[in-house]
Amino acid sequence: MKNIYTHIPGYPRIGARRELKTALERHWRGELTSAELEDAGRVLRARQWARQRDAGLDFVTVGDFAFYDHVANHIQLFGCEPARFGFQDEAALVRYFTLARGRAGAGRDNDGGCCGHEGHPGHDSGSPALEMTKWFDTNYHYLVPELDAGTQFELASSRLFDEVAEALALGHAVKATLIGPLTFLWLAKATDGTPRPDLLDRLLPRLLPVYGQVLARLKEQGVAWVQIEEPILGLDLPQEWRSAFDTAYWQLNQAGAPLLLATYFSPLEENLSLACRLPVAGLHVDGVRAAHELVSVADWLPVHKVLSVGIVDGRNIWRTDLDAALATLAPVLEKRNGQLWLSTSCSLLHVPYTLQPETALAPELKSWLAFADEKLDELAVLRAAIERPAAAAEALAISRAAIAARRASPRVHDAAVRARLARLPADAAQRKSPFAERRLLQGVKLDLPPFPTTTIGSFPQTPAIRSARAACKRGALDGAAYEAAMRAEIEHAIRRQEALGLDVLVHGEAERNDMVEYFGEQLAGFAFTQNGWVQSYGSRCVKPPVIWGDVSRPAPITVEWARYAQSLTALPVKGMVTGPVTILQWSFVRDDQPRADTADQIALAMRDEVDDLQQAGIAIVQIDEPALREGLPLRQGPRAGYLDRAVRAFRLAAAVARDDTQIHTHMCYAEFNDILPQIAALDADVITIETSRSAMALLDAFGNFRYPNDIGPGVYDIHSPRVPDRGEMLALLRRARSVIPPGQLWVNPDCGLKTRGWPETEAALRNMVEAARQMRAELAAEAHGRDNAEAA
Ligand SMILES: Nc1nc2c(c(=O)[nH]1)N[C@@H](CNc1ccc(C(=O)N[C@@H](CCC(=O)N[C@@H](CCC(=O)N[C@@H](CCC(=O)O)C(=O)O)C(=O)O)C(=O)O)cc1)CN2
Ligand code: MET
Ligand SMILES: [Zn+2]
Repeated sequence: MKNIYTHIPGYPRIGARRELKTALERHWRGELTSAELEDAGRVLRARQWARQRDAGLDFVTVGDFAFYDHVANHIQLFGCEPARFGFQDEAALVRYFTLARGRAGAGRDNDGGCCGHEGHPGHDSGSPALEMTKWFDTNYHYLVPELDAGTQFELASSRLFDEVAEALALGHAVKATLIGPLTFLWLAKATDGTPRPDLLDRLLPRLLPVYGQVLARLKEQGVAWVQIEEPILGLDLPQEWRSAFDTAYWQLNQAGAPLLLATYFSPLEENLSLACRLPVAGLHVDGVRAAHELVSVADWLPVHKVLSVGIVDGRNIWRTDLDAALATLAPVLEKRNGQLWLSTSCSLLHVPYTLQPETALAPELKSWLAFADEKLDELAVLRAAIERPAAAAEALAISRAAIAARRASPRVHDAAVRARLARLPADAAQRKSPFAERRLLQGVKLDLPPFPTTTIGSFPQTPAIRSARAACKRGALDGAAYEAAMRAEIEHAIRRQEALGLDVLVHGEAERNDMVEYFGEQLAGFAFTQNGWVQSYGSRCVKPPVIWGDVSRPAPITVEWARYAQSLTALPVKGMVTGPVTILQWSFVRDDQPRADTADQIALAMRDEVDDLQQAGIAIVQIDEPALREGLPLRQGPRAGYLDRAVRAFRLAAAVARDDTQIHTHMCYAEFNDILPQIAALDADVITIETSRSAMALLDAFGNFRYPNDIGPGVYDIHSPRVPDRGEMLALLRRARSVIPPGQLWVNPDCGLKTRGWPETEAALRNMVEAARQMRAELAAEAHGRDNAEAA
């Protein structure tokens, strides 16, 4: 009997050359039929299964593929598409993309969005898409199931079984994967206000029989294993959710399919013994983020059950230190009598495909990395090292040399960066004067009207901009011509903003491929890939930069663009930088020092940029931090420490501003209510914040909390081409005024406009400016009324 098996929880799906993105966007444009799209999916799946088999894995994983999102696949599998879509006899794939992208006439389009979440509920006849939200602490967005007390489930899609049949027909040993019932319900939202415990009470008994049918069918098909993912076991769960696991898994076990319960991203802690005693055939745990629990798990898990250890990091791109991994595994192997499954910590969805086409990476750095395919190879080496050490010796030696080289590399360390951090003055993260004093100075300098209008930074990234950049990369357009093209875009953006009557202008970010990658490309200590795409949602991808060494800023990054934009106009142009926490969160971060230390280094680099911007005559600088909330640890315990360091990093970047330089920040993921004190502690002079998802409910929280500084609640959703009218925005602003003093209020959209087109952008901003003018008129009338009353 074999002792060591290897598998992975999941593989990326967008395609090594983004084939799925291309196919999807062609399908949505009507250039590819459903059948052709299905073919493209089949080709990708066949390729990824072959890759898993060729790498020596014992099972291929089936069910990790999705045309848009795997949670959405489960919505169709369980037959719980929301009634509000009013589906009749549309084909499954048509319904699927309607759930994901909405239906014209209202709402938003999820593939046009920048921040990827819900806008205003439809004001007209169409159907807004399902809300998107972050998958745990990743930059991947899933579609949120909409349930209510009356939801019924039924086995409604054969897609999973078809894919299993496809893999079996190709001769693979199959491990199917499903999101578990508790995690599925946890990720859903109640649309009828049913409290979560009640939703669990009512819906779990209805959902379990459908899981039973799915499992029975998979078993009948002949899958070797069913992986059932319950990552919520890594959260601080309310007691009723913990108890529900016992009942649920007792029932699921009746189907007779061998279940591998999979957890990831977070330690099990108080759920450890629960996870170990559930009636399943095996347990997968995250051996990277919860390495300290491995021995306990090995102890608690009955020996007849399979233990799968995710020892290779699925969330980062560093080559595994195989000696360290083997040392970690040794006591586990001993306790398990040599029987073990080896795996990546989580699905490889969160890392790029392969290093192979990365010809521009420095060879030394490249030898330190492992993307998805290289991680599969690492699993094979680990297995060999345990089973037949002699056969693995050469591979281990290569790996060992790379790890040693990385550890010893002088290029990773920059003494100047460390010295600068070490001798920072005690007040480096503190603005010179309190907000009340700064605001007076800024008021005099900027001379803005009440309810000043502005935007969040980006204007449409038109096909012309993207193709100029692509041409420049190919060498078909020289640097000077590219720069001239971007300057023309900036001038265009400035002129349009002037014509619209906005008060604080932006340069529009035409020159940026992405708000993080762009800075990564120009900071020392960062590397960037040519093809290291990771799915963010639907067809949208990002190329996270790699932070491999101490970070510094060799030269100013945004200053010339900002200076040019300011030279075109008498109105203030807001400088635009990405904050240290967001740059950290949306990059692959070095694992040889605490993340907070890397954040501090980035903060100093951005501090220099902020300083250079103010020296260049830029009076307002925005430091974007949309990922501050996303980086919050999944468990309560480490949250306070994270928030402390995150706030400090932001303040390090911002505090270089003179009193009369106005610092803005921007955040666009809701659920800020629990971190308001920390948002206030950022001490930005102005925060522009996404509010449309919560229809200004967030504002009540800001109002109750008495948020001390200025605030621009987004008055319209940018995820849709729909143009909101003046009245709608006025209603939101009046509502905002009722909870926030008028002197503190700014007027702006929810987020940047890079994924929008110019026509709807201009129309919406025109209405927004009119709404602000109306607010000013009302304010003036009130003041006039007061004067008259006093005179009488
Ligand atoms: N890093 C990051 N994370 C984020 C966000 C964000 O803005 N950045 N926003 C939130 C939502 N996530 C998003 C993620 C991606 C995109 C997005 O638009 N991505 C683009 C790629 C953006 C990019 O890097 N563009 C490059 C490369 C563009 C490209 O693909 N060019 C073509 C060629 C085009 C041509 O020839 O015309 C090619 O290389 O094949 C550029 O502009 O230079 C896409 O997938 O389409 C939007 C939102 C949360 N997380
Ligand atoms: C995801 S937040 C985006 C902020 C950025 N300044 C923009 O306007 O695009
Ligand atoms: Zn935003």
